[in-house]
Amino acid sequence: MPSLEEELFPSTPGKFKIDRAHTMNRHFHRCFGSTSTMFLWALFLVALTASYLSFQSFVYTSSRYFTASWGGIQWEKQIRHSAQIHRSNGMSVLVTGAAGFVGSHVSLALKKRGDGVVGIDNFNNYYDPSLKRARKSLLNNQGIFIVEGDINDARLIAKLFDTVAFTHVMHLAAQAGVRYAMENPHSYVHSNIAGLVTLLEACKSANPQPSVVWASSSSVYGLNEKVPFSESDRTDQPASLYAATKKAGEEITHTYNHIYGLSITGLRFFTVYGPWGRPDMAYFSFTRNILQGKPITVYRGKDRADLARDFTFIDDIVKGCVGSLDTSGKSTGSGGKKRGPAPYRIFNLGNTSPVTVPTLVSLLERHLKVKAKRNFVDMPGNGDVPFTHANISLAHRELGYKPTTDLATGLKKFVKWYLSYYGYNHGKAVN
Ligand SMILES: O=C(O)[C@H]1O[C@H](OP(=O)(O)OP(=O)(O)OC[C@H]2O[C@@H](n3ccc(=O)[nH]c3=O)[C@H](O)[C@@H]2O)[C@H](O)[C@@H](O)[C@@H]1O
Repeated sequence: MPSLEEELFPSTPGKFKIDRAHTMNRHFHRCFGSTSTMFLWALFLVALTASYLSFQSFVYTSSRYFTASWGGIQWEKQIRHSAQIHRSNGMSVLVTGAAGFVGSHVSLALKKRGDGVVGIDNFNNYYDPSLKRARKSLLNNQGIFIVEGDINDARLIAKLFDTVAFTHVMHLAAQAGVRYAMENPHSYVHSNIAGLVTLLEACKSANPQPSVVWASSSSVYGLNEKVPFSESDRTDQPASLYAATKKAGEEITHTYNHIYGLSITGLRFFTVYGPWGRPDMAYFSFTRNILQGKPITVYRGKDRADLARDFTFIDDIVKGCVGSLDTSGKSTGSGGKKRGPAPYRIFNLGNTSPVTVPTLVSLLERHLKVKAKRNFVDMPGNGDVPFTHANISLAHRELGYKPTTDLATGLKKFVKWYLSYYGYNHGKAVN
């Protein structure tokens, strides 16, 4: 016979087992007996619920009072100041993931030309948060304020839109990394799906609605073999959960465009690299290991084929992002209602010149003047794809996107930054 607990809490969430209603009734009568006892019990329960609710609200208010890292007159003043536009026809942009690699570069570029920029970042520890803090100082020095918070915090996002009428949102906050998705799958759902929806909900309700430009990924092409990858190619064979969440993001943004009239531009970035980059990426971790005299693992594909990536330099990506903001077109909705069709666009932002991973290593050796200890390993089945190669003609036509930095030149700039940031001490980087 099922226990009372099993009866009261059905095993399938969201589905109540109606056929058990009779049994529940029986338990209920056994517990509560006569009508007067039932009345007393009901009174007791109402009093209990009321005191529980007031206690909850007390705990919530006081914890907000003691722990809130946002809110208040001074905070709002900083946000408004940071969002101020200093050129004619400029924009005020909310940049999510502003302390991240691409986010910090895009924020600086926008500020430099006179646009208003407010950043938001949760400073999580997926990689060394001190690098994110250093990027934050860089932005602060240019007058850009970064709110410390998560895009899943709907109240915070709503407050930001209440404080500033953002014309654009540059959404770059995400759980990045292809292989880490096997270790921590839920962080991808949290940031790339739940966080995206929370942000879009705020954008759709904002008055006026902003235009949204956001980071998708070259990984949506998954196991495709036809090269170069074009925007119209199939994207239904993701090789990693990361890729699947980015693909989901493309579908989710499409529905917000369709239902609410949000102007949406999705950018499929191809392995972005450069100064202030991400330490989890191969070019960065290879540099660290080569300098420390440690071996590096170089993956190889089927039949020992070299893996290749369409490595794209950060300055080119920034131009693509800014070009997307400039050409995004307006959202049409207001009060959460669509008033007409709005643009929905997707662009590849790559270099359209793939380079193999062993060649990447040789270039690093040349710039670092240190030999690498290569360890060739068969590519594990962990979400990697053998190659990427972008067709960028659409971005060229619509955004004027034209990458100008080849991998050798870009890596030289990266190595120069790396050595100035981490230092160089007899082949051992400080860190
Ligand atoms: O283009 C993209 O969409 C993606 O680009 C990168 O993903 P990935 O291309 O895998 O970049 P890396 O992690 O730097 O790897 C580059 C190449 O080096 C290889 N690799 C990586 C790590 C390693 O230890 N050894 C190694 O040979 C990988 O297999 C891959 O072929 C980013 O990490 C993703 O966040 C981004 O979305």
